[in-house]
Amino acid sequence: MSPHTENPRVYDYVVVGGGTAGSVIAARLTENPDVTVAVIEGGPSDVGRDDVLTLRRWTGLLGGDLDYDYPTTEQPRGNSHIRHSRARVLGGCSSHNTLIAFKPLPSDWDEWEAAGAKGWGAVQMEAYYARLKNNIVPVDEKDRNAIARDFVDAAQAAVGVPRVEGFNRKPFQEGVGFFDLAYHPEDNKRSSASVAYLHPVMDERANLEIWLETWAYRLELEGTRATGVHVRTKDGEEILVRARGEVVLCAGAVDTPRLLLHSGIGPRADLEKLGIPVAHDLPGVGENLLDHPESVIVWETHGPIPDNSAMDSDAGLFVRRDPAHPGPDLMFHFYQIPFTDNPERLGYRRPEFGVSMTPNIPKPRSRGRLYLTSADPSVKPALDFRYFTDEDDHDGRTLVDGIRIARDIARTEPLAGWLKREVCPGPEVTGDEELSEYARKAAHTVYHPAGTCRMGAAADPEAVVDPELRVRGLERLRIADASVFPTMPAVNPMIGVLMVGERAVELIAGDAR
Ligand SMILES: Cc1cc2nc3c(=O)[nH]c(=O)nc-3n(C[C@H](O)[C@H](O)[C@H](O)COP(=O)(O)OP(=O)(O)OC[C@H]3O[C@@H](n4cnc5c(N)ncnc54)[C@H](O)[C@@H]3O)c2cc1C
Repeated sequence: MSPHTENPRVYDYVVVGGGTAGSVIAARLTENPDVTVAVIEGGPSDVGRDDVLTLRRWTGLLGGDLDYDYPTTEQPRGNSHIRHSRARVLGGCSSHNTLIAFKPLPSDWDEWEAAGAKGWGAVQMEAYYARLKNNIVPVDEKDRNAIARDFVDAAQAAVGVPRVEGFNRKPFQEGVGFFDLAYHPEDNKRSSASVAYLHPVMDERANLEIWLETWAYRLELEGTRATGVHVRTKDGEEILVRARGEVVLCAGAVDTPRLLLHSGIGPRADLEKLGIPVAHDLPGVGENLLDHPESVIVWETHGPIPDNSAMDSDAGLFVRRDPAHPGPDLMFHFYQIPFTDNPERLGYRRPEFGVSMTPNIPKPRSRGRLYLTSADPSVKPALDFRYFTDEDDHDGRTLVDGIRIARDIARTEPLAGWLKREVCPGPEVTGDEELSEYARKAAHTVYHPAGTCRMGAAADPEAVVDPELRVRGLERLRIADASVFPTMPAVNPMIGVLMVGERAVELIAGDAR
């Protein structure tokens, strides 16, 4: 017997991942002083870290030492060079991201319910939004850059969509405006999951222990029951952290299925091929890999742009091309910087001053897959998004439409006066096929992987969790993070993840009672 199994640490709940959903769950469960919780977090604390807590410094975190930085597999119809940033720090991706805050649309939740997630419809989910502790406010007046304001005016005129002030006030199908953000405008500090939920309580609650820089590499199962998590601390010590009540996985859409697979929970044939002993054959683990892919169109401006901003992408546009579609079917972020990382690989050059529009696909139809390539838990999993592989090319066509609409906006005042020339794809690129080729090869991710442990009806053999978020066929093991999304919301997903966290707390507490 190894030393750690002689003296395991025991808590009521072990939460794996102190990220977006994990922070909510840990803070809420420990409101009851009789409940003990351990959070196993792979990264360090965000407390006192200006580089993390200052929202506008977000690009500095990409690819750095607080980023797990996952590659994609070869994408024959897309961009094989995309790096998926996933945060390795308390607060998870809410400590890394741009904190654009959209309550999922009613049609998004209703789609989940129709996909078998009973009890997750729009009417039931509304209450969880009201519970969120994050400071969700519109981009502050002082942060509204002149060129972003002119983008809003030009988009309204060119596309004929309503101007929206407060996207979360009521459901919308189209519109342009400044976003709501989870931030504190007075000092540009994040209102991430960790800031809003953990910082106020983490030093005070004796019943909450956060294990920082500690990696969960395997679940401990006794028969069909999850009883703990094997972790490796920063110092390399291996410890079994036991749960009297439940283990709750909140490691995100990449690392939750990765941990399940390394614990022998997943598609039998895949596990056997790698020599991982099968603990529970669950075919859906790693399937249904979703994302919001985007492309980019960049303009050089006549000169420098005023410097004020919340995080350099403060406004956006939603379009509904198909009037029968329940909600928007094309979205744009407007960047007041020239976002040329991917186009540069295709030979384009970054202008000194410029702006970008990034059309994305709110409801992508391509579905990918995450799988292991090694039984070694330290080897990153393979992420095959199968970008732009849907049968009728809905995804590729959406980006082509996006570039055309972006050009219409750029031709319209008051934005037109700022713009000197289109840098990429360039005005000479006009045909459907050429535009599609550019859009797919210069594609990027909006950093929204989801769906790899999707929720579904208890009898659905491809579902990984049931509508109570319990892993099918196992006991005392739940998942609550972006991996449970059955389908992608049309909007940026972080608020949806926080709401999953709030609902998970209720489900866990309900079962404990
Ligand atoms: C650059 C970027 C910009 C984005 N912008 C926005 C935006 O503006 N608006 C929006 O709505 N969404 C945005 N997103 C997406 C959004 O942030 C994520 O969908 C959401 O935060 C995911 O939450 P989660 O709880 O599923 O996972 P995470 O928040 O990633 O949490 C997972 C946590 O688990 C930890 N962990 C993982 N594996 C292990 C392990 N084995 N052991 C221990 N700990 C582990 C990680 O360190 C992390 O803290 C963005 C994402 C990124 C990366």
